[in-house]
Parts: sequence; C-alpha cells; structure tokens
Amino acid sequence: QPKRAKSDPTLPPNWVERMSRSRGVKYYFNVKTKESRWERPEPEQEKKTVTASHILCKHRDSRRPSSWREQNITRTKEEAIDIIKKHRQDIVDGKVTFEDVARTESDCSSAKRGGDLGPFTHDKMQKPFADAAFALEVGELSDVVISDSGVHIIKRTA
Ligand SMILES: Cn1nc(-c2ccccc2)cc1C(=O)N[C@H](Cc1nc2ccccc2[nH]1)C(=O)O
Repeated sequence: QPKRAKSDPTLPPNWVERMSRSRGVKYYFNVKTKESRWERPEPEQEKKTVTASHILCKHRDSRRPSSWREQNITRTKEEAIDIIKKHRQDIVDGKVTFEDVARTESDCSSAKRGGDLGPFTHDKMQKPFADAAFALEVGELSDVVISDSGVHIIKRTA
C-alpha cells in the first residue's frame, strides 16, 4: 500500500504540501501533473488570465542570482532598483521600446521574447508580481515591483 500523500482539505485535488529539504520551507506538489511550486495553490483558482511582459533586474539576494546575461550577479538590490528606474524613464520618454530593453537587459529568460511571459492566472506567479500585473490596465506600465526573483517593471499587453 503506497504511503498516502497527506491530503489537506484546503488544497485543490491532487495537490500535497511538502517540505523542501534544501531550503527548509514548504512547497506544493501536484501528484498528478508532477508540477511543483512555492506558492500555495488556491482551491478557487481564478481562471482569469492577463498577458504581460516584464523587464527583470536581478541582484545578489535574488532567488537565483544568475541569468543568461550574467553568470554571477553581484549588484545590490538598491542598484537593481536604480537600473530598473532608469529603464522605466527611458521607456516613458520614448527613447527606447519596452521590448528592445527587455531583449538586451532583462535577467529573465523571457528576454528573448521581448519580455513576453504569455497569459497567466494569478496563482502562477509570485504574489507581488501577480498583484501588480492584475492591477494594470491593458497597455499600462507598472511601477517598480519587487519579487524574490529581483526588481521588475511590467507591461500588461492583454
Ligand atoms: C515565469 N517565467 N516565464 C519565463 C519564460 C516565459 C516565456 C519564454 C521564456 C521564458 C521565464 C520565467 C522565469 O521564472 N524566469 C526566471 C526569472 C523570473 N522570475 C519571475 C517572477 C515573476 C514573473 C516573471 C519572472 N521571471 C529566470 O529566468 O530566472
């Protein structure tokens, strides 16, 4: 009889709560899809999606301080905020397009698509990012958004 996964009534079907040995924090695992995620899946997962692009500037305390553009990222969080603010000003001033900045400057692997993340439901992204993205009107540019990944600006595209 296989060990039954501890089923938690407040989790959606097939989701179980686990403990990450390496980080010593809880994470969630879907025994059916084998998907794992840090964010707790909400029972009434919103099916509403937004489509957005972002520019990410990582820093030395980012969840993964490495990217396609820089093997070992050592800038401070404050420096990352300054960099993102400069990008945002250049975009607002019309000196550059969001997509062109994302393509060369973003520390996210979505850079190759001009920062496009595609459509996503609220539960799929880290909360601060999802909250900011879902608060935008289509076409709107966010203020600076801080997540465990680093410092972002977000443009909602649909
Ligand atoms: C959420 N996501 N989508 C892509 C993506 C999408 C389309 C095409 C290629 C990559 C990459 C990622 C991703 O998590 N990238 C991380 C950085 C990161 N952390 C994020 C947190 C919230 C939203 C986007 C984020 N991107 C990385 O490259 O280290």
